[in-house]
Amino acid sequence: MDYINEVLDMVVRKNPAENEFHQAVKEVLESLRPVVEVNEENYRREALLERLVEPDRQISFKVPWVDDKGYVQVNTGYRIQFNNAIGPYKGGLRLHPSVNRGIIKFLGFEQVFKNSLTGLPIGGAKGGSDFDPKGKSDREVLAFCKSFMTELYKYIGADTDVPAGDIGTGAREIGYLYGQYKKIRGTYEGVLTGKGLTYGGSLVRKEATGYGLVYLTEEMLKAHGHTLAEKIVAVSGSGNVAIYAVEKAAELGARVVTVSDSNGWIYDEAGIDIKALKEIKEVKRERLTEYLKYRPGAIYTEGRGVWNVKCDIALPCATQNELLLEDAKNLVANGCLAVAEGANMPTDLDATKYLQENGILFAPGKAANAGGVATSALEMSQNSERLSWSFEEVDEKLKLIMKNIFHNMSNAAREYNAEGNYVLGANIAGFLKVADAMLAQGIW
Ligand SMILES: NC(=O)C1=CN([C@@H]2O[C@H](COP(=O)(O)OP(=O)(O)OC[C@H]3O[C@@H](n4cnc5c(N)ncnc54)[C@H](O)[C@@H]3O)[C@@H](O)[C@H]2O)C=CC1
Ligand SMILES: O=C(O)CCC(=O)C(=O)O
Repeated sequence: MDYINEVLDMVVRKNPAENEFHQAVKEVLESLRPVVEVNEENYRREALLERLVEPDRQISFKVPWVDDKGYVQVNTGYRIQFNNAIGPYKGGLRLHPSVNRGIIKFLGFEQVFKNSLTGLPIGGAKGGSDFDPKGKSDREVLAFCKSFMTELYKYIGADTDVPAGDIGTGAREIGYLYGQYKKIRGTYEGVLTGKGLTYGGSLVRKEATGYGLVYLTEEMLKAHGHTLAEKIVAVSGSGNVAIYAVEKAAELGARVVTVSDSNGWIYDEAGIDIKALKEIKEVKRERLTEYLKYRPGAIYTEGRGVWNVKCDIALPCATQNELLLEDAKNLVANGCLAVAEGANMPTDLDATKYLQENGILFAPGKAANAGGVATSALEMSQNSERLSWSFEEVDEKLKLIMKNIFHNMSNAAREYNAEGNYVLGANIAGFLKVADAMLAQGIW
């Protein structure tokens, strides 16, 4: 059996029932074939791939907290520190009932390559809990965050591991977590990113993942003779990534016609009203059905359906495995030009293959959504020098980072005889830096 298949088999055997983790590892390792073939002897001797797929550390812990009725609730907390070959562990915290070890492991694994692609010195990690902030009072969220940080603080620090937001972890949660860390440790340090602007946060971090996604999409379109101007864009999700992808795409002249949440989706032919969307989701934390009060001409449909809409560009920004083979077929049949992933692994392996085989430009999440973590690294730099950069300065840096990511993955694909295969290009470009650093540092 070849080396890659041996490692894939081992991952499935050693991590039973962790389907999302198997999926993420399969996608990466399959695209590393051209690199592994020429380095196989060395990589085998060094057990490089075996070390790459095994997290450095997997922490899980009990998170008890008291609800508003006086009852004790218990959740499970996770922090998976995957690989710190190129910098301190870095990656978000997901708060969602679907969270389990396998999901956090897939996200941490992806983060290793994404963070490498940013060109900045950050290793990969992810964490979170099966706690659901939806429908909880502020006091309940505070109680959870305090309990979560009371255990997590032991493993993190500005130079060891710097968590941030992800699904369900926004400005409110980061604030509560930071307050508790500061109280326990007694230090004022850049231990989290996505912080509020009054206590060490960076301008543009809130917008960065969505804006970065659109900057990379524009660069990819330009390389193929197109631009976003006047394109019809379908976006899924209506959280942090989706909101700022909608905003920037509209600013660049596109018409974004859809957004969704876990219950249903909106079609607004005239273009999503970004002010209304922010009011509903960021201020009032309401369901998307509320959108119809602001835009009576829009249509709300229960369930899935965003990818059935005719569009030029599709930006999946909700969650993993939300764009499946049937959806890919609909996009192709409707003349879609490009898919760029705002979420982590939103497109499953069959759908990705179908899109690529049918000539759709496809930008994988670890490249396309890297603007968030890249700006987090810029927040870390500002915290270290105890300075704050202007919005324009950070935004310019973000644009440059996204441009570089596109060209690096594009060049890597060309170099390995797979021009235009950005999945392969991103995986190889991300891997090479991490592999080099791992080999240089001996066995650890
Ligand atoms: N926030 C960030 O900076 C980054 C986030 N990401 C990824 O982007 C995706 C979205 O994250 P955020 O916007 O931060 O989270 P969020 O919590 O702000 O929003 C998540 C959105 O997805 C929707 N959603 C969740 N599950 C869904 C489902 N099963 N079907 C349809 N919609 C669903 C939610 O209703 C919500 O609108 C995730 O995959 C996350 O890992 C990636 C890079 C950075
Ligand atoms: O900003 C960060 O550190 C994390 C962002 C994140 O979780 C991601 O890139 O998926």
